[in-house]
Amino acid sequence: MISRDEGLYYRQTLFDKARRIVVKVGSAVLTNENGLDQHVIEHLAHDLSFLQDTGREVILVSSGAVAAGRRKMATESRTPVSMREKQALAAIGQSCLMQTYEEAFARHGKTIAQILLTHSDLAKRDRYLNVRNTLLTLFRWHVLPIINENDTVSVKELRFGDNDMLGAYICNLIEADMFICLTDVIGLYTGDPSRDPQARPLYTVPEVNEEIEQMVGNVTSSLGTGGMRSKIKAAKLVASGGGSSFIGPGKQNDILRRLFSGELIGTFFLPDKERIKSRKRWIASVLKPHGRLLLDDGACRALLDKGKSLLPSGIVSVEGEFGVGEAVYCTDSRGTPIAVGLINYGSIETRKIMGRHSRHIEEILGYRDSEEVMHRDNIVVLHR
Ligand SMILES: Nc1ncnc2c1ncn2[C@@H]1O[C@H](COP(=O)(O)OP(=O)(O)O)[C@@H](O)[C@H]1O
Ligand SMILES: N[C@@H](CCC(=O)OP(=O)(O)O)C(=O)O
Repeated sequence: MISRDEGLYYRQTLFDKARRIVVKVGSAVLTNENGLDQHVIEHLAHDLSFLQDTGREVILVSSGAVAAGRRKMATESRTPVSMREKQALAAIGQSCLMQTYEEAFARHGKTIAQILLTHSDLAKRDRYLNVRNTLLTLFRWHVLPIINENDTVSVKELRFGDNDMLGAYICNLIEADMFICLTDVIGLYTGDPSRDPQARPLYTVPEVNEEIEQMVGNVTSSLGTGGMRSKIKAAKLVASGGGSSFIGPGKQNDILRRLFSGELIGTFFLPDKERIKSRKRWIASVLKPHGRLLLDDGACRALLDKGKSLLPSGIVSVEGEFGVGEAVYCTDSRGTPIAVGLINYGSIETRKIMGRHSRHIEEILGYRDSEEVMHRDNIVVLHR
């Protein structure tokens, strides 16, 4: 635990130091009963322009396409729609959303850019680097990127899930100092405020641990997707990359200016002390592991205590099908994941060489790409 004063000190220092910032704004903030909330978008454009004018590099991750599409097609926000219909509503709403942003930012003399992403755009290293290069070029040109999930082409299994996680991935992609998540509540409460009248807001979260995770329910607003649970998960990911996060009320006027000038609003999440390297972060956070390797105790110790590569001799069994270069979990003898890493052999080959010394790889497979099944540079130990 840290004292209230310490928390406030960190908060102010980190807001002052933040040069590269990702702001995520949720559907419930961006819409009202008439459709897109022009007033909120006006204020957002004003605030984000102010941040850019102070020399900061800013990205907006904006939800609201489905909600805007619903309003345009006069579909009630609580009427359930199928995934297909949601995708069609996103296609309708996304252009309304961008048109509104274009007009709002133009009033501040700002140029914006639209980037629509799917999970595979960040899971494939070359695409990931292209996204990064585009964002850095836009920064150089002082253009403000506005990112949303490309809902129309995202299939269920390969979705980011929600824009809170997309925002966190973007933070790690560009090594942002801060993730600001604007939503329809004033911050994180000790319980879901829509159900628990005793719930009180928290100002500082030093670490997203089990106690914090238990405070959030699975509830979302009528328009939201991820709820507070995904915001916490996003804050945890950002913290692991060395960034801080903020969750606060998006409908309040001048919220960003007020935050940066030291007003005590919302919940602030401190960064983790240890910053994982960018490539390892990509492995741990973006890739979806395809299979599992069960390791013996010696191999577990080599990975956990000594940071060594994984050799075939330490593998006891292989679960699932995967190809060369894919992400695979390493588990201990009880099946608990201890690490995730990129594998040098496909599942068929790994089954053939497991339990054997590396010098036998060539005689078993007829070739030897590498003596390790996973190189230590490609292994990320999972904190338990
Ligand atoms: N502990 C908590 N503190 C604050 N809000 C919570 C908590 N647990 C659940 N929630 C719910 O999370 C909602 C915000 O998430 P969501 O609807 O996904 O918003 P957005 O559209 O901004 O992403 C709140 O309206 C609130 O009902
Ligand atoms: N991509 C979707 C947003 C999905 C989402 O995460 O919504 P929210 O929980 O409101 O941030 C859209 O633009 O409607």
